[in-house]
Amino acid sequence: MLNVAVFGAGSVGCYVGGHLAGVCDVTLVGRAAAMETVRERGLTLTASDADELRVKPGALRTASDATGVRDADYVLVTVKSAATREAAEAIRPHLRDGAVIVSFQNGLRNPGILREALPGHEVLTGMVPYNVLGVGPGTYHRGVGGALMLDEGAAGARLAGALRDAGLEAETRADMREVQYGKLLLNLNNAVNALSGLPLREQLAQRAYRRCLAQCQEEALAVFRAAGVEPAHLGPAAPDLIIDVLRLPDDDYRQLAAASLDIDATARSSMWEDFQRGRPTEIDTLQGEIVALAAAHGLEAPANARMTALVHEAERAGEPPSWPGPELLAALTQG
Ligand SMILES: NC(=O)C1=CN([C@@H]2O[C@H](COP(=O)(O)OP(=O)(O)OC[C@H]3O[C@@H](n4cnc5c(N)ncnc54)[C@H](OP(=O)(O)O)[C@@H]3O)[C@@H](O)[C@H]2O)C=CC1
Ligand SMILES: CC(C)(CO)C(=O)C(=O)O
Repeated sequence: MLNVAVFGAGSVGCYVGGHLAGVCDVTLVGRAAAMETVRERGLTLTASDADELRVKPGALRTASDATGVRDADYVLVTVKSAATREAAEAIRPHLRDGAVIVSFQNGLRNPGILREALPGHEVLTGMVPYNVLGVGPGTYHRGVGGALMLDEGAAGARLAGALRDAGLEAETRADMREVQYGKLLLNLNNAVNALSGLPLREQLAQRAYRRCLAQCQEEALAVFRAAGVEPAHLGPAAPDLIIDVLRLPDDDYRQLAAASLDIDATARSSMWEDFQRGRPTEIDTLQGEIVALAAAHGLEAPANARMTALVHEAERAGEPPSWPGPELLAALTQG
């Protein structure tokens, strides 16, 4: 049986780790209070397209420090991007020889940070396509579907097999770098969603918010072209076609892109949850990454820069924001 540790057991970590507990020997490593809850109640994992999964207390181990990774064949890293380097430093002394590290995080740089800090260990790039929200003590809800993705090769194939055995969709891919860029394009909606304060379905149904996203994605695509990167197509069509569709009036959008609105009514971006909890967001690794890439190629990405600034302002304000769409669009498009 594979031994798997999850380092940073929050929304993604508990959802994936909780499923794996049915087929692997799992240790969740997370904050003491969160792990206490798992020890007392176990986990309840829900989704509108799947049966509820109850993971009994005792079906997995918990730890609140990095010693919890010491027996692991695989360590799934699921901390927020700003915590990746610290996570790598914490686990390094405790890893067994041959332990494989998997970054199931958003952003472009986490696998590189892990590789640099953990020489001698294979590091796989992973991608989580769906949103998972903590909705109660020990209870996590997945709002949309999709397959987890990770690097191809023997280590990736073995973990993907375990994930599938655990009832999760999972596939290995040869183009995970392009997948990361494709996912970054989608994650540019995290800030729009978080600033709107609305569930994803309501936010995406409103043209002004979609135009904010389209503006950020258009700049990102120009920057990717300059960088020589072709993002993987993770949506129903090529990214530039999706941008045109995002800009359509609401009725046309609803007809053409019905599937994009077929989302659980409660689903929100992970950045929305950060605002609710008063935590720093990942904006610097999302829109901030586009701004940095643009600068590196002598370009500008003004909408992404303004979005980054607005999110930082909202972090400082300490109150979950609720920007109306037209005002957010005006703030992005007017100097
Ligand atoms: N949630 C989602 O829907 C999705 C998230 N993602 C990505 O997945 C990654 C994880 O996101 P998510 O699961 O939402 O994040 P969470 O914040 O819910 O989970 C991370 C957990 O790790 C804890 N943690 C951080 N550092 C340590 C440490 N040194 N020791 C123990 N625990 C630690 C955090 O505690 P604390 O908060 O106290 O630091 C937090 O509880 C991110 O990159 C995100 O962008 C991708 C797709 C969807
Ligand atoms: C799945 C998605 C795109 C949902 O918004 C996400 O990655 C996130 O919330 O961080």
